[in-house]
Amino acid sequence: MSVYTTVGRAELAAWLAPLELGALLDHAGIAAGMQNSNYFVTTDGGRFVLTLFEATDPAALDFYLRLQAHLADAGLPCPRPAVDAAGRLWRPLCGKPSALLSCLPGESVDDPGAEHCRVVGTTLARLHLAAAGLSEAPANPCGAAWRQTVGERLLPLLPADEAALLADELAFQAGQDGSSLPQGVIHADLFRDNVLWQDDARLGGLLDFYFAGIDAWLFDLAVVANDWCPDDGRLAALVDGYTGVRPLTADERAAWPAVRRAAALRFWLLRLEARHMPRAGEVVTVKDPGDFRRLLEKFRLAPEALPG
Ligand SMILES: Nc1ncnc2c1ncn2[C@@H]1O[C@H](COP(=O)(O)OP(=O)(O)OP(=O)(O)O)[C@@H](O)[C@H]1O
Ligand SMILES: N[C@@H](CCO)C(=O)O
Repeated sequence: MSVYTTVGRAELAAWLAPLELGALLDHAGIAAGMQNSNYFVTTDGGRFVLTLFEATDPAALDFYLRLQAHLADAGLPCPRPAVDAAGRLWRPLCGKPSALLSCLPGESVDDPGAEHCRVVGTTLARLHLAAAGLSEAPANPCGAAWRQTVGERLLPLLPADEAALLADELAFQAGQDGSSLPQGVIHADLFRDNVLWQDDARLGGLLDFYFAGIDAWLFDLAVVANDWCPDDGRLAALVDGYTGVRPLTADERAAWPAVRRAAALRFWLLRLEARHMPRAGEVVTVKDPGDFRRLLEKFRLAPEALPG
């Protein structure tokens, strides 16, 4: 379910007018996605994606849209927000902050090969370096402080064995010092469903920058590794692609096992939060928190060194 707000043709046509993209020909809701309402929109000027942000703070939205425009300028295949003559990247539609972005080609893949992972690694490193030039970037909203706060709120809601695991992991993570790890703007959610591919392993687009913010670059690589690389061969390809653009420091190599755990913890908590503490009015499509609990347990039992 991803269309929470229904947009009528006349109100959409009026909203589109300042963008000067020609007459509205068609608009249709997009079924994928969980957080926002998305539509494919076709005008005389081309095909676009309209997003109505259901619960995004407008100041954060300014940053997310500036980031995508900046990365698109740098040659990364990111959606480019349409801008009106006054320089606005979003305006209200049906009472929700809304933006029109370029529609990127391709489909996501569920079972990526080593070449997909290599390309994602290369692209992630390019994204990190390109985003470094962006001014006034906020911190990752779901960084270490968020993990501790949400983790502690969830503890009383979990069965005893899960609460014990979570309490122990929170204590372990609280003892980590990430201050020596190189930092910058990270995507923070570059899962397989947020990357589009055209035939074989040709990159079509990167989507969904709505968790982005400043954090350790290594954390972003761990988020990607946890979703894309269930085996060593694909992890080696991902890391090889990444380090071909930005070599890792000795501190990053040493921190990898703990940061991989932090990345697994982040998405275990996100999914637990959606299940146990849904926001009012949220239509919850809960993905299985167990996927990330099991990954975390695996890393705690057998820390994996970084290949290469
Ligand atoms: N710029 C774009 N070009 C092509 N397709 C897009 C674009 N933006 C979104 N989509 C399509 O819409 C779907 C939903 O988008 P998105 O993942 O951003 O949803 P969401 O509800 O905002 O976020 P989430 O996946 O985190 O719940 C994507 O899976 C993709 O199919
Ligand atoms: N990628 C997240 C959803 C947030 O977009 C997950 O799989 O839990």
